[in-house]
Amino acid sequence: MNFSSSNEIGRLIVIEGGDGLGKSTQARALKDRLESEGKIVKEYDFPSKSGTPIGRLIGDFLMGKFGDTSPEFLALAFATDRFSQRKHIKDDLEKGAIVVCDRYVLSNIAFQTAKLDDFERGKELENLLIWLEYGEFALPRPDLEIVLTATDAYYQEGSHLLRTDDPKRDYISGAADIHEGSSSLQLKVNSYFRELPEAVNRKKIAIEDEWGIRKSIDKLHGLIWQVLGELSH
Ligand SMILES: Nc1ncnc2c1ncn2[C@@H]1O[C@H](COP(=O)(O)OP(=O)(O)OP(=O)(O)O)[C@@H](O)[C@H]1O
Ligand SMILES: Cc1cn([C@H]2C[C@H](O)[C@@H](COP(=O)(O)O)O2)c(=O)[nH]c1=O
Repeated sequence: MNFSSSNEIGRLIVIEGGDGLGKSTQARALKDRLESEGKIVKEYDFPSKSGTPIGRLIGDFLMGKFGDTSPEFLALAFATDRFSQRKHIKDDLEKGAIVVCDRYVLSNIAFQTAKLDDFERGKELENLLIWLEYGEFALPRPDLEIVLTATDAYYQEGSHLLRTDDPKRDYISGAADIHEGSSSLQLKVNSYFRELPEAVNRKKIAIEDEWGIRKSIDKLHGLIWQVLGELSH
């Protein structure tokens, strides 16, 4: 893995996108593939699901325990959760590991600004999060953001809610959380990701083919692997 990086030795790869698009599945497949090639890989999943106090607080919010919460203040909780893992991520990168994150800063911007109808307020929140998370908190910047996208129909049909049992969802008791339960939020977030410009280190991958049929797990993994290959040349 030799694509250019702002990180010293390791590489930070982030899988992003709306809820229930297969991010965790792809993060795991990528980790397995990289490990089978002899790489050291560390995986992080945000918000933290390992029972940290801040991860539990966020889980409580997602379960609806706090009712309406201002997007600005909620975004600070997600940012603090990531900050709590910063040292571990930095250490992993310094040791040369490939760090694969299931969600990162972009999720905070996408979900929390999507709740704001006022465009200017959304822009202010986006700028605040970039300043806070990459500036003040000095989180490492991703070397590659893979953004999964879907059609509106995917969310209108509730496909994001169909899932097999996932032990990582224990922090919200496996139930659909308040983000997942809001189809208007999901549609806004999904269109945010769909409209996001691509860049050298940001690639979008549609989870459905041109006929609206969901691509297989292996097919999507192949597309992600191809992106990594293209960046390495
Ligand atoms: N390409 C695919 N085709 C069919 N089912 C899939 C595919 N990818 C993942 N799934 C299934 O969809 C469900 C959601 O997948 P996953 O947990 O990976 O999504 P996610 O984007 O990480 O979800 P969340 O946003 O809630 O964290 C799981 O039951 C998973 O097995
Ligand atoms: C990291 C992060 C996440 N969110 C949102 C995105 C989801 O709706 C939930 C929980 O994430 P999961 O991967 O589905 O468990 O939280 C957010 O708003 N801000 C963030 O930084």
